[in-house]
Amino acid sequence: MAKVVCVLYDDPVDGYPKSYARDDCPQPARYPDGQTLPTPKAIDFKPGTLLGSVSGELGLRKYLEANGHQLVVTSSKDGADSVLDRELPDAEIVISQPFWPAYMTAERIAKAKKLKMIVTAGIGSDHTDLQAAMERNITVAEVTYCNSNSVAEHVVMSILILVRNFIPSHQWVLKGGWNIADCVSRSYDLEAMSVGTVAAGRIGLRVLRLLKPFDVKLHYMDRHRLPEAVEQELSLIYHTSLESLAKVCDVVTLNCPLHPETEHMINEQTLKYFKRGAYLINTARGKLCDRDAIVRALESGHLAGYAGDVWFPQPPANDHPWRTMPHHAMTPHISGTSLSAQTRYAAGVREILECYFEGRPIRNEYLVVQGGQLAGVGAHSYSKGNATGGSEEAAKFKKTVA
Ligand SMILES: NC(=O)C1=CN([C@@H]2O[C@H](COP(=O)(O)OP(=O)(O)OC[C@H]3O[C@@H](n4cnc5c(N)ncnc54)[C@H](O)[C@@H]3O)[C@@H](O)[C@H]2O)C=CC1
Repeated sequence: MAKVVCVLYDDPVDGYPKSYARDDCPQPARYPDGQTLPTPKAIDFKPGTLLGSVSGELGLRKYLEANGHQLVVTSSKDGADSVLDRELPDAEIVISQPFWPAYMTAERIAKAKKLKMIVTAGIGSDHTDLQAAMERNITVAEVTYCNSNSVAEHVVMSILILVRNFIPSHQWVLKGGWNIADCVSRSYDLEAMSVGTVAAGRIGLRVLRLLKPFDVKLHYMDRHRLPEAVEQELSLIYHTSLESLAKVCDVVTLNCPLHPETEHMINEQTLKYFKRGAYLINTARGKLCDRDAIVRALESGHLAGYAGDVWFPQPPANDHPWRTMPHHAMTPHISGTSLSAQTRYAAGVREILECYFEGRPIRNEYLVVQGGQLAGVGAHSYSKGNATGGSEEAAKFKKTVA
């Protein structure tokens, strides 16, 4: 019997939904590169329901209990008296979502003597100290591709929201007023701008494809260059450095994982490469950016806007400066947890668990760490080391606002 600890975000403030806005939740047949959607033997949830909050339990309880395992579900994840810390000593598997990450630091991994696997229900396993997982021979897996396109949609939305100055204009409507000049004095067309993505993996490439019809000039950098045919199809300009990309782009979108190579890649120094009035979109990870350097760049007008949904740590402190900095279009971390995406990653977690318990190999594309080293997609996209430093600050968040 295995103990599975699953850390999920809280239910909605009005309780777990009894009904939904739509009756169905359309899904693609396959991902764009041909990868199949998750293939568990069965699922015990209705697609399109809220699975990522504590009452949704990722649809796992029936399956785990029928196989004699124990499932502990909690949203209590930060601070020494958290339920997560209490349950860790005999946990075999820990599951969490990046939206409400269980920070699996070296200290926690040391405490979890029986831990064999850490699963990210989503994409992005930087909340786990990958170095410590490698040293303890713990498998780390994520549900590759499950929400890459969901995030790409959020990126395109965020670019338009900033460039068109949507939020201040919407606020004029809410406050009962009507001042066109006020709305448009920061509003531009995206058409003809230069847009660059830092990383052109599953999300970055999708963003480039979605933006192509806007008649923008498309730029990218990545440690792996795209095939020539793709570069030609999308008329892409490849850059070998952030400096060369940022110098020519009006909009920069970050789509690389957080790992020691990319931590704080946007900082006081690298922001100097950006054009005055550039927009920066970050739906990848909060810690790719130096928090205070972003605030200063917005306050001085060097950046015209910043948008995204990722913060560090998560949840961010109630007085985190990104909540109140000028010209931002931030949301809590939601882009990859639409009901559509939850359906896919809950099924993907079930597939990973079935493989684990039945002694079958976990798909290579889901692996981040295995056998004491980076593996599968992890070897392609991450670097060794640890990016969880400072995550204990998440304990400072207080649920003061309903
Ligand atoms: N906001 C959200 O809800 C979500 C955010 N994400 C974030 O987006 C990231 C990317 O996701 P995918 O595109 O699906 O992953 P992916 O693995 O397909 O792509 C990552 C790309 O980053 C590149 N890369 C890695 N290190 C780099 C570096 N130092 N410089 C330049 N390029 C580098 C890799 O070569 C790869 O092409 C995730 O790791 C995660 O942090 C992912 C899903 C949901």
